[in-house]
Amino acid sequence: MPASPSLPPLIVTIDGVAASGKSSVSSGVARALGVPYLSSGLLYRAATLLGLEAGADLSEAAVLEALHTHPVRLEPLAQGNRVWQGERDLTADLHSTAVDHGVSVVAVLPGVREWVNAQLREVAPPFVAEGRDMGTAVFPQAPAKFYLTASPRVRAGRRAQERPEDVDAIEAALIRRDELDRVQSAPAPDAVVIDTGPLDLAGVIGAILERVVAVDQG
Ligand SMILES: Nc1ncnc2c1ncn2[C@@H]1O[C@H](COP(=O)(O)OP(=O)(O)O)[C@@H](O)[C@H]1O
Ligand SMILES: Nc1ccn([C@H]2C[C@H](O)[C@@H](COP(=O)(O)OP(=O)(O)O)O2)c(=O)n1
Repeated sequence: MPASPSLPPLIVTIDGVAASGKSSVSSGVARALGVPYLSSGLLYRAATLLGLEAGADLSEAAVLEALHTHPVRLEPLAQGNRVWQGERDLTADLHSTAVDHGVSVVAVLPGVREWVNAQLREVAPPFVAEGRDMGTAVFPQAPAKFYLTASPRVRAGRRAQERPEDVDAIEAALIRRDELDRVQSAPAPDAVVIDTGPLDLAGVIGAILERVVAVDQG
């Protein structure tokens, strides 16, 4: 992994579908560059968790009420983001099956998207930002944009390594979420699209770093 180049206030966006490797790749790229990474998906997950805990019907009004009652903060650490509600660390509760099932409903609520995007834009660059629409809606000015893909089967196999669930069920859930998230998940026209299927994690990270350094050197 190359030494951290002295980067200007650079924004690198890494978007992609569920389980394409966004978080792992973003963390590796951020650590190599010596900058934080922002996991936008965790904020959508936090909004979903707080809505569910409030017994809300996940309508926009109910979820925003839950969010504004208990201010939520993203802590963008290179080794992994944490999400806080006051002194409560929500992070460990954000990848439950209940949140997985509800997050696509919450993520299409305009008020929630505005809330997430406002939090992300408060962070001073340089950083890596990962999600679905970092290179399109949130940071269209970013000079280095990437979009990760892989087949549903490959992605399900990776998730199955993390969760004791049937790979066929995981694949079906990923395909469902791909469809539910489709509207906000298109790659930016100037994003480099990387099929991560044939590559290992280090290979994807290396390909991105090579491009980022080239962009930085103009
Ligand atoms: N190129 C790759 N090759 C093999 N495993 C990968 C690759 N990219 C990511 N992974 C693994 O796949 C799983 C899902 O990756 P993750 O970063 O959580 O995806 P996302 O953030 O897009 O949902 C993790 O266990 C991760 O270590
Ligand atoms: N910028 C983003 C990030 C996530 N989302 C939505 C789409 C996903 O279903 C959920 C959770 O995203 P997250 O990246 O945490 O999870 P997956 O990579 O999909 O496993 O939030 C979004 O609409 N826009």
